[in-house]
Amino acid sequence: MERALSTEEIKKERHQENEKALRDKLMSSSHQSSMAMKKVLTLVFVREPGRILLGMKKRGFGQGRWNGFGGKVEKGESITDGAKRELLEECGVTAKSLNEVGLINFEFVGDPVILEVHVFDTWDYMNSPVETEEMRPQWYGEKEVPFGEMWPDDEYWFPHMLNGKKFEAYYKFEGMDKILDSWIKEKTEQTS
Ligand SMILES: COc1nc(N)nc2c1ncn2[C@H]1C[C@H](O)[C@@H](COP(=O)(O)OP(=O)(O)OP(=O)(O)O)O1
Repeated sequence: MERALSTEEIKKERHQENEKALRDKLMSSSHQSSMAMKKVLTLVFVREPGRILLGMKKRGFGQGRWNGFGGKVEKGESITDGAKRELLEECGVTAKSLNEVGLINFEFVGDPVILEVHVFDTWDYMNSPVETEEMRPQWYGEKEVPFGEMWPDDEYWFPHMLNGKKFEAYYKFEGMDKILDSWIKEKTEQTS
């Protein structure tokens, strides 16, 4: 007789199925007109002991939500160069070095574009944050992060980042507020 699967085993199976579905969707992209495409973006968090810099997005995608600083990686630019450029453009901070923290794939129902967001943090930077046309920066205590005014996925992966753990995650959204499906896995390597 087959034994019942444990909760952990069910979670693992679901995670593997989700990963496979995402892989299949991307691999079929070159053959279909309703194809899945990837857009590569960055997201950077400036850190200091006990606090983290967030920015209120003043326009465009994610307007009205606190987030890190980042955006699309440009043609011919490396992902880390793109991350540093967006950080400087959006809040005047120059990162001397960046730590890779996480990789998140976002899917939106009805949209063939998968957002591949590379998450970084930096403890090593120059210049005080300034408000720009795109972002209003503000420091938050690590225990006062305003999840109610952020993208809904953030509350699931922020704890990993704040604890210095690398992670990979996937979120499937319906609209801008509802998560239909997700997985997250911690990588063994630590960020700092
Ligand atoms: C869907 O869930 C998301 N959660 C979080 N925390 N962050 C997200 C999510 N989706 C996208 N992001 C991040 C990734 C980027 O840092 C920004 C979006 O960048 P944007 O579209 O503003 O890119 P720019 O190149 O700056 O755009 P412009 O063409 O307007 O300059 O949000």
